[in-house]
Parts: sequence; C-alpha cells; structure tokens
Amino acid sequence: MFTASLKEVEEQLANLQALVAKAQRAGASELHESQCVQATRIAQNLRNITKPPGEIAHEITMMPYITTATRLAIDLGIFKSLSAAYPKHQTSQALVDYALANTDAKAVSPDFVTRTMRLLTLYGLATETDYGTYVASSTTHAFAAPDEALQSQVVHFFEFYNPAMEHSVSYFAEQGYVFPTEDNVGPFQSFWQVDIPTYEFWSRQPPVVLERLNKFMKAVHSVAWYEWIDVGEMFKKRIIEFEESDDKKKLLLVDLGGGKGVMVHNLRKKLDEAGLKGKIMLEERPPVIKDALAGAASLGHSQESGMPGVEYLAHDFLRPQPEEAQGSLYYYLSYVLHNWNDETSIRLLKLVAKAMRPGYSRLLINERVLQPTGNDLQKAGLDFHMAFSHGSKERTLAEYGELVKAAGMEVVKYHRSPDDGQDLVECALA
Ligand SMILES: C[S@@+](CC[C@H](N)C(=O)[O-])C[C@H]1O[C@@H](n2cnc3c(N)ncnc32)[C@H](O)[C@@H]1O
Repeated sequence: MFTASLKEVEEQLANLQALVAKAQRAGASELHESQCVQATRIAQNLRNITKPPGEIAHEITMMPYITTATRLAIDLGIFKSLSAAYPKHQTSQALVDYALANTDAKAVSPDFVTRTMRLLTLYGLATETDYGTYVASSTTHAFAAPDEALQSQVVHFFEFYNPAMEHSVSYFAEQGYVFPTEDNVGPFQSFWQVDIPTYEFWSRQPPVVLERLNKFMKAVHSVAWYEWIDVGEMFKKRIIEFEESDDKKKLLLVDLGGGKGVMVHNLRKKLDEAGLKGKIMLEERPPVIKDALAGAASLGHSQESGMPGVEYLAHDFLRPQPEEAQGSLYYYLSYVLHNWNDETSIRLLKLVAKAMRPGYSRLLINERVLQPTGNDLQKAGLDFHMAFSHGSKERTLAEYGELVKAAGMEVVKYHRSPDDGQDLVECALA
C-alpha cells in the first residue's frame, strides 16, 4: 500500500509556511510572481511525495487530453468569452452561443463544452462554480489576453511539435538514443520530412505561423532580468567607469535576435527613466523587424521608424556585424544560444567578439541556466525541446563558460535570477 512519510510532508509544509511568513514580514498581502513560482515548486515536491504511483501514471497518460481540451477551448473562444463576461458566470450554453457567433465552429453542443471544461477547470484554466457553470480565473484572463501569447504557444506546439514528439519514439528506436547535434537533423526534421534548420522551416511557412511563433516567444519568459536588476544603475556604473558622457550617439546595447522587440521597448523605457539617452538596437531577420515595427506602432510610435531611441536593423547575425553595430557597451543574446549547437553558437559568439571594443564592451547572455540538480519543467522541458527541434540544448554555467571561451571571451559575472528563471551571464573579451 502507498504511504507518504509524515516527516517529508511536514518539511514541505514548513517550507511553504516559511515563504508565507517571509512575505508577511515584508508587509505584503499577496505573494509576488517569483514567490508564486517558489510556492508552486514546494507544492510540486509535496505532490511527488503524496501522489500514489497509479495517480501519477494516470496524470501522465491523460496529459495529452488536457492539451487537446485547451486547444479545443481556444478554437471555441472559451477563454475570450469567460474573460469578457467576468465577473459574471457563464453556463455551457452561453459558451456554445459565443462559439457559434464568434468562431468558425459549425456545431457545438453544451455537452461538448461541459466535458471539455471538466479537464480545463482541473488545471485552473477556469473555475467551475456549479454543474455546467464557469467563471474566469486569472489563467483564463491570461489566455484571453489580446497579445495571444499563451494561446499561440499552445497552438504552435500542438500543430508542429506534438506530432514530432510522437514520431520521436520510432525515430530514436531507428537512429539510436543519442540527441542530434546538427541543426538540420532530428525528430522534428524527420517528421516534417525536411533537412533544413527549424528557423528556416518557419520562414517557409505562411506568415501566420511566424507571427504565432513571435507572439508566443513572450510566453516562454518568466520575470525579466530588467525587473530585478536596476538597469539605470547597471548602465550608469559602466558609463562612469569609462568617464564617457552619455551622448546621444553612443550605442548602449545591441539585441541580437531580439524577436518582436519586447525587450528593447521595455529597456528603452527603463533607460529613459534613468535619463540615459544612448541608442539601443534591435537586430533581427527582415520579417521579424517588420513585426517589431508593428509592435512599436501598437505602443503608439511610428510604424516606419519605431520607438524613438531604438534602431531597427535587418541583419543576419551569422554574418559579420555591420559598422553601425560596432563597439556597443553591451551586446545581448536572449534565448538565442539555446537554439544553436556548440559549433554555430561559437561562430555567432566570435562574430560578436569581433564587434566588441576591448576592455569596454560586454556580452549579456539571457538564458535559463541549468543547475546541476532540481531543474524545473521550464528548464528540463526546454532542454528536451531544443534537442528535438534544433539539435541544441539548455546549458549549465560551465557550458556557457566553455562556449564563450572558444570565442575569446570569459564570464565576468553570473546574475542568478531570484526565481530560478531567466539568468544573466555577463561576459567580456578575455
Ligand atoms: C528564441 S527567439 C528569441 C527572441 C528574443 N531574443 C527573446 O528573448 O524573446 C530567437 C530569435 O532569433 C532570431 N534569429 C534566428 N536566426 C537569426 C539570424 N540568422 N539572424 C538574426 N536573427 C535570427 C529569430 O528570428 C528569433 O526571433
């Protein structure tokens, strides 16, 4: 018979109580996001101790239905409907009416909605208040958000990665249980019958796919480093170190492969608040630059020139850095290196090193750095994901150290995030 050790259960409860007490001592009435992440981790430990093996097997077996139910709910507009109706509760019939009026659904029955909602409410994607009656939870609102980040993540994985995951079982049985290290070979390429890197595969898909990919990139992030590091202080300190005035022409940061520009737009605001006028630059592939400019326009800036103080440069970062991107105070690679194998990463890092001014420029690598043990689902899952689709991996600090060393740099500081999320690895020319 399955039992759980009381001592182990008590240990986890004590951890949770300590977390709550710490927040209370700080005068808070709520846990903030990184504390919520810590609380979830404790709950996960408690679950591992108390969940009988049969229940765990059940959860693993049924998980694809949760994914499927979420995908179906997206197609039926259930999150949008519940979120818009909040704080009102909605019945399955009201959700049917919404789907028929606002989506492509040809027919929907209240029974279909009720049975779908049973799975969703189990995972907090909405709250069940009575039989066939629901109200939006905070997760519902997040899934209904206009940026569509979370919905895009679910749909993108469902369409492109999930079939490749199933295919991987026969792939590894045939090829051997070794993760590929080439960016154009792997279960993903094998399923989709292509021999090109995954990013090239995306660029050949209809624009809606690339758009969805860019939307969901936002979702893979946890609390951004610029929320827990005082950006103004960090930049000012280095500017003062070089006794240089912060004139308008100075290039403060180049964000290579910065996606739709979420980080440059946020950073620009932070730098403005700190009175720092130097330029920052987003360097991306041409279609993504277009999306970034559209993103700037949605923030109320010009569609042609984007946010003031941000330069938008269409450039392939696997080619030498152009003149205008030379000698920046910081170069920034966020969730880029984990897409590439060691060989291509070193090629990219060498090109960055060439653009760096000795003794002055720094490289900031923003990634979820793997810890030796106890990595969460984001880290362990993303590592698998990188292996499946990019022939690459998540790395430990030592592995990042090896990579930058091969490109003539060294790690000068490791800024570890308070919630074990996005870390910052600061490097300089060796
Ligand atoms: C995983 S996303 C990371 C986006 C962003 N840095 C972030 O943290 O959300 C990787 C980005 O690298 C960009 N990228 C891939 N290959 C590139 C290349 N050769 N030149 C420039 N950007 C590239 C992609 O367009 C994509 O936006």
